[in-house]
Amino acid sequence: MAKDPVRVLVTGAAGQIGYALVPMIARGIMLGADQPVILHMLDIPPAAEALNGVKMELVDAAFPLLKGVVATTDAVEACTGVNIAVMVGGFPRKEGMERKDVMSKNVSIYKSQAAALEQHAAPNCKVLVVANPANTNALILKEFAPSIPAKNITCLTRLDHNRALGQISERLNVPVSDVKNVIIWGNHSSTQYPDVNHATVKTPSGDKPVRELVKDDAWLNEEFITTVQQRGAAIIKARKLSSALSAASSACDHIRDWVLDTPEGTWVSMGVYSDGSYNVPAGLMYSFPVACKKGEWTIVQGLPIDEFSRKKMDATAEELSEEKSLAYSCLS
Ligand SMILES: NC(=O)c1ccc[n+]([C@@H]2O[C@H](COP(=O)([O-])OP(=O)(O)OC[C@H]3O[C@@H](n4cnc5c(N)ncnc54)[C@H](O)[C@@H]3O)[C@@H](O)[C@H]2O)c1
Ligand SMILES: O=C(O)C[C@H](O)C(=O)O
Repeated sequence: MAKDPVRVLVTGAAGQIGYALVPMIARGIMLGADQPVILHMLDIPPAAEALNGVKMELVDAAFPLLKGVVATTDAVEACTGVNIAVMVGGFPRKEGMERKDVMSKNVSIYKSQAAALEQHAAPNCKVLVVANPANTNALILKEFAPSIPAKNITCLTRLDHNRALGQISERLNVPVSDVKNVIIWGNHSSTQYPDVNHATVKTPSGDKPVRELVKDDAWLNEEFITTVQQRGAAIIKARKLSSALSAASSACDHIRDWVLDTPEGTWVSMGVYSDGSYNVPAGLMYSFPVACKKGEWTIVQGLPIDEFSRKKMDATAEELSEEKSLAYSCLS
């Protein structure tokens, strides 16, 4: 029997990530090749005509899984009945800006959209915040939508996770699909800590630690980390626009694994509401290693943390605490 359609909201759908993301969702890349979808697309009035153009292209592409499209500038209409909300709408960082520079513009958007989601989304709606500052926007959304369970609100660090996999794959000249269990700790910013201490590569003689295969701790502890931390800025410098296709693809990976499970023995990175695991202060939206089963993520526990990692995990937590205070001061 055919499945009922799932309603997926994409905010900022007339923007660059939106343009890459909506066809991926309509093709089944996010929720599976047998899952019909109804797309809800929200943007602001100045982008209404462009949004309508995206809707026209979705119709023209004749996607078999796409059972309907709502394109609107009304947040209530956009949020009504949605099962999954991918929050991309906002103002992107431009060359020379840090993510905090876009804070005040974006947190107020997330405060008001929190209310629309809380009141109108389907029960148990899963939320992924992509727009920067992603962790802090997600935290504000959580704080201003108290009836949505905290575990349903997440932010995107899967792009950073995938970037880390990509760097290891290139360095070792192995397929990226053979590399697993990197971790992004903390903020989706230049203080994030990409950690390879538990990462492995599939080899003919079994899974081997990345450190053993790379045999260059200096590279892993310095250049690898800064390359991943600065990748967003490098893309902006090269394209004069922030990453879009990789962001859209990672957003699909994030939701797919959350809804359809992570493979056994594999974890991924997600920004989630901290419960104090790994001595990360509770109450921050912090990226952890998570495994997903039956639509629920859990933080992977018990990984040994060395002194080098501890310092980096604390530094990115510190930045998130500062962002949280700054966000509240922007809202007051
Ligand atoms: N977390 C990540 O890994 C990651 C990666 C790449 C980009 N980003 C962030 O994603 C966001 C979108 O990037 P983009 O390149 O698509 O930007 P973009 O400017 O091309 O698109 C953003 C869209 O949001 C719309 N928008 C603005 N305010 C809105 C509101 N209140 N409600 C609904 N829509 C609204 C704009 O009109 C625009 O169409 C940016 O904040 C960017 O920094 C995050
Ligand atoms: O770095 C940015 O501002 C864009 C985005 O968050 C990215 O990581 O590519």
